[in-house]
Amino acid sequence: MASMMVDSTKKMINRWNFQINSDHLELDIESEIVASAGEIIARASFGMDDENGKIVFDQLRTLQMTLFKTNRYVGVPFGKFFNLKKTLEAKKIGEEVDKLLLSIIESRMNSNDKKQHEQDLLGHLLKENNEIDGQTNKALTKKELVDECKTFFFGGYETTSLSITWTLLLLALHQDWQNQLRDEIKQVVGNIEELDINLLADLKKMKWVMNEALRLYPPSPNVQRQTMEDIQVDNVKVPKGTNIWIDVVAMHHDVTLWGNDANKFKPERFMNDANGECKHKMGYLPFGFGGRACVGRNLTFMEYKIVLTLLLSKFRFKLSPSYYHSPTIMLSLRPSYGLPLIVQPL
Ligand code: HEM
Repeated sequence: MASMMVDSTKKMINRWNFQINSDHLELDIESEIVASAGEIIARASFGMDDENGKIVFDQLRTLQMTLFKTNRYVGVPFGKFFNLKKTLEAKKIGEEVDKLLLSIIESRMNSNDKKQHEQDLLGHLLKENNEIDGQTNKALTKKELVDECKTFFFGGYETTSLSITWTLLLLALHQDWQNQLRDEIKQVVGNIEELDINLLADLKKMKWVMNEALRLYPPSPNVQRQTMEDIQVDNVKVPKGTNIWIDVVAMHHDVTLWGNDANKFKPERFMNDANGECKHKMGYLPFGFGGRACVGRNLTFMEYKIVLTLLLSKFRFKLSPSYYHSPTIMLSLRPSYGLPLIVQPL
């Protein structure tokens, strides 16, 4: 999987090099990173070739935008009738995505060459499913397999690409940290042409920067839960069955938890504490918490480190004057108008 990530990132770097015809290039980094991360997750999840991957990817993205316009009323009685046109549109796109994924799953199930696909997530899922079926008859149905694929695809590509996008914004604003990371890469990784993935674990400052970017701009801006019974929070009684949205963005910027410099980019908060010296142990939740916490965080760490290592070794990033800072919540926390950066080859 790591080599797939290296391949896709190198492809993006080659594309940029090809476009640079003076000493710099202005690019919308958000769409570049999203496209590359989409390719990685399509290949890692389903071993998809670029064409099929792109179709599912584009449809899921449209679905996401459409869903956002309807799902603000989740939990509100009759909420889906508030924006009936969008609800029907989302339903139609959803059915098309399901059909495409189902055809991929069925062709895999019928393929004689199962070994070829055992490396990707769907391959693992189908193999496990066969074994479970043999033993207990409790295998996932095709519909459940389609849902699992969608969860990985949805959960996996945009969150990771946004964490890289926001990091590049912060590094463009903080050239000192950009230099520190470049120095660390030279010391720890050395030759990036023959990237040794095992060395990436020692990129400590990069990990602090990632944690700080996830604090300031958490790609998943809220975590949802439903109360299983009546609960009492201070003097508020929350009845059983209430949908609760935990506002992670607000929590990550709360001065009572982080101090007066809560809004400042200070990666060294994470130097000696994985919780960034937050005053409450539940105050830092970029990956959620408990039994439903994110299952993909290790995959994200790997992709984040590979992409940043390769990009920072090849380019310097500066903010473009055309950047307009307007983070917005569209299910995930994203820049409203992309991220134009000036990219200079080193
Ligand atoms: C920076 C990257 C990521 C962030 C910020 C993130 C964040 C989250 C959050 C906040 C949750 C909900 C946790 C909760 O309710 O307590 C979650 C769940 C989940 N994530 Fe991620 N995620 C990231 C990357 C990934 C990747 C790369 C994958 C897989 C390829 C993934 C797969 C999932 C899945 C399957 C769940 C549902 C887990 C469950 O309900 O049991 N995530 N993620």
